Amino acid sequence: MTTVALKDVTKVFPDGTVAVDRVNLDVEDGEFLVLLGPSGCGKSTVLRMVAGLEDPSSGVVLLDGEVANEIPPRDRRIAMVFQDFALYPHMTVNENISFPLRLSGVEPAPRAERVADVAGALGIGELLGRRPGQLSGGQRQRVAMGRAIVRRPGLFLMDEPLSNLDSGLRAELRAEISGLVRELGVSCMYVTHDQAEALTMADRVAIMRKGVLQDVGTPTEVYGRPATLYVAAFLGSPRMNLIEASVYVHLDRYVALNLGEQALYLPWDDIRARVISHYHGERIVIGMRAEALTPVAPDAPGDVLQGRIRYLEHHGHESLAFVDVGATAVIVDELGAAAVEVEEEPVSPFQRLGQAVQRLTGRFGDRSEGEPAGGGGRTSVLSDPGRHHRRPAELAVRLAPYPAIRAGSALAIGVRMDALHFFDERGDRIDVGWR
Ligand SMILES: Nc1ncnc2c1ncn2[C@@H]1O[C@H](COP(=O)(O)OP(=O)(O)OP(=O)(O)O)[C@@H](O)[C@H]1O
Repeated sequence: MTTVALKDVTKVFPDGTVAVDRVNLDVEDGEFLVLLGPSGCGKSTVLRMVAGLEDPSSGVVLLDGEVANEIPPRDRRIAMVFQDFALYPHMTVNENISFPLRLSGVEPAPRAERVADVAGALGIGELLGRRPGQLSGGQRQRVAMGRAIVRRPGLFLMDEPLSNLDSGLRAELRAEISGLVRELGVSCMYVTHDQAEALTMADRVAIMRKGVLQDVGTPTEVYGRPATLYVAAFLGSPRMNLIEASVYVHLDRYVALNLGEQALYLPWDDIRARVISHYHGERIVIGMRAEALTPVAPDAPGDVLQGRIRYLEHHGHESLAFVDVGATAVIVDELGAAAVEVEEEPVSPFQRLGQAVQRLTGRFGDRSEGEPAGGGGRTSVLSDPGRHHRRPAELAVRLAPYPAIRAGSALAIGVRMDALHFFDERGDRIDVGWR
């Protein structure tokens, strides 16, 4: 089956939009690769370049190891399935599925055999005589799949094929499509903005943001060890809790992660302590998924944060408590999250003096103001101490369904230190050599 390789592929549209920015990506033989990202991040453009519908501005697309930039779309052994699967309304299901075979001159007898095979595999054998208008949305999508499969392509390109369907049908077809594609052994690139679809269907997930590839890995890798803050925040529900911490190294003893009113401690023999110690006197981002946090008794020993429940959310199978522990939230934009209100705190003369001293002593690093660490045009994700804005974090903690606890109550939270994620102020993962 067809393999795909994108080498430094960039697409700049005539109006100057950089839709895809130096993407390197491989799809192996028979692999199901999902391209995931929010609307406008460049997923469809990548797919269209692989299909030959769009030319890269620079870089090369390789199909089966051969440069394909000059190969016309019809010669690429590729089948595409889109969101708005345009079936021919005046043709029956049978005629719709067999259409590509008729175009390529396959005789009627083998044509009928292949259509019957494909329709059987898709469970639409009974519907061959109907027209698209007489089918449900799910059935129409199966016919569209049938029309793609029947040509025996080496590669499927699917662009949000399920997004027009209701959620029950989506879940059903999700399993069917990934099962069928694997059975056929055909390589597949599948575009979606739905993380559940990506994590359940993919062999590997490639996450994009603003044309740039952020991370590629198995669902377990990208969820469990995300390469960037963006990937960490994008994957998972509830979203990963992201808070600021100031790093203080007590040599040979521990690294203190000050969260504001409280601190967490990494023992010096923790392998991550050495790497994080390079950020002594600076701020970093700590990521903690809800599964890293457990309610504990108020006087429980160990790594515990004391907080107060701001509000509760009941989801039937579980409840979520959103807990203020006096920490500052890190907000990752473009996630479609509701804007978080910025809380202006009164600044006392002492605080102003403190800020001035911090700047002079370089507590927040010795970079000039406004210059991001490491350059590269990326800005800091941390709050601006000069403006003294604080975005209070509300840590999502899982509780049993409908707990006997109310908003406003105190809650002690046990923290699984081994499940924490650390990012620098530009959003890159700190513990290198981690995957
Ligand atoms: N022909 C074009 N001319 C100019 N800009 C374009 C063109 N086609 C796409 N773009 C822009 O390129 C960027 C990437 O678009 P693309 O369709 O690849 O994103 P996407 O991730 O697939 O989004 P969606 O999920 O909404 O389809 C967007 O900013 C889009 O507006």
